[in-house]
Amino acid sequence: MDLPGLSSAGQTSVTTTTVDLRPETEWRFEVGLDSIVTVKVLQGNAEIFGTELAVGRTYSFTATKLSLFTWRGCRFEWSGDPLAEYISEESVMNSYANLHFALEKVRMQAAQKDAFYRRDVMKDIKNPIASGQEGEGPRVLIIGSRSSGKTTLAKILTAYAVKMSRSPIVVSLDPKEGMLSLPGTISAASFSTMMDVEEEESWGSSATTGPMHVPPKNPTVYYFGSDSPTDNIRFYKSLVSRLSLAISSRLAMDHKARISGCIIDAAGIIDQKVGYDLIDSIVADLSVDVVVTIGNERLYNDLLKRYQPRKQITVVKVQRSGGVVEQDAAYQRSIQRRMIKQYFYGPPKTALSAFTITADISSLTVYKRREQSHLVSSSALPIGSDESTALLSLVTKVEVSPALQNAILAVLYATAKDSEDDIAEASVMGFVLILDVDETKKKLKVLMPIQARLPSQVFLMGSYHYIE
Ligand SMILES: Nc1ncnc2c1ncn2[C@@H]1O[C@H](COP(=O)(O)OP(=O)(O)OP(=O)(O)O)[C@@H](O)[C@H]1O
Repeated sequence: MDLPGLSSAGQTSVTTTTVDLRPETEWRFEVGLDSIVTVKVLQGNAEIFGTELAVGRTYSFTATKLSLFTWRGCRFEWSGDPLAEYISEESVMNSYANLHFALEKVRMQAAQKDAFYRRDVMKDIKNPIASGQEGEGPRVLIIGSRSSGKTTLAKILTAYAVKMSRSPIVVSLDPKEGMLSLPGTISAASFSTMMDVEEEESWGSSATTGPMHVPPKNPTVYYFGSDSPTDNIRFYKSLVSRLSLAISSRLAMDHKARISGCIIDAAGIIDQKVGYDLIDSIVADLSVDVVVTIGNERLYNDLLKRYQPRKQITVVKVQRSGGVVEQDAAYQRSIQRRMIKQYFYGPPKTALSAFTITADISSLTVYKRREQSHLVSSSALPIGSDESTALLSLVTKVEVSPALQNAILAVLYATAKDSEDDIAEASVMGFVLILDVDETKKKLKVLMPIQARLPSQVFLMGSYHYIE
């Protein structure tokens, strides 16, 4: 019998399902934007993209597509309302683990300062890795078509390297993903601690997102300002070059990172001429010595022809996992919205309050990148044409007006006295959101993730806006 006011009608009971997962199989699940699935490992070992889950701890997941994999078998329970869930016996984790161990051998040899080509250490992979400058770990570039599992493989290789006490530099060159930062950025960070698997992006959290279970990482970030490198290839390449300089100086100072090498997650543009040209310039800028292609025979063979003659670059291929889920544009947008919201207000589990400040319009200098069509390389100009077009800087000033309302601005490490060329190469300190521009009072309202004065006067605007 129900007590008055405590009727059980309308209550939803939580059903828990217990699953025994056989060795080397995975449980794949998708969670919608507004639902939660909890998972608790009861016994055995289980990992999500390389990061091991603690036995007995309940993990909560929202807006994500993941796989729980076990090497030796495990029992776990889950509850909630997944969009899809199933067990797959066809895991590609074995080949990913082989790749990890091959890279690990190169790191071991780097640690021993073995200067010779390491042709014999990649027996399990089609082409052995012949990589590494003296005393340097492998610099691995992961490429494949869109939704081929590039980021997932980067996470797995990073998690396994960290498990072996390495500190690889993880480089995200996919602006739409905004690793450890906001969408529109490319970034690099040293990983020496485990990732937070509950984070939607599961790269963990950056220093701006409040208190975390896992120590935050401090990435070096550059703001590209939109989703696809093809939106402005010259600006993109220029930022990749800047990022590579930052990585080189980090590697020069940090012995452990140098031995561990780099894991580079590329954007998924490979099908066009511009894609191969971009791969070439990334390989050159970041001194890549291992190119991993995922599940694309043509790409693998094209790159083999391109790079095989250069003995110091190894091209390997790995299978695409059947679990990789295509992310449509609408889904990607909602994930980006969540990332922006979390940047200012913190993740749900540690909800923070953002801070609004009022500033004088005159105290801000705002730039945006110049349109691609205005940026012609001098070699592409017809003979006799005005070379000044080729010399235009990559950014241009924007007037602070109501058009900036709801715009996300990157706060740059720059001063108002810097030249446009310097501004175009400046890295990012953080982000602010313009809430309101009052032209009559010459004031604007700015949302910041922390309580502080505006840390810089120079901002870069991209194509991202946010409205609550
Ligand atoms: N084995 C798996 N089981 C379930 N989901 C998976 C599996 N592998 C990857 N996914 C999911 O599939 C989605 C796409 O994977 P991922 O982001 O790694 O692809 P990508 O190639 O980097 O995509 P993009 O080209 O858009 O950058 C992600 O949500 C990821 O979590």
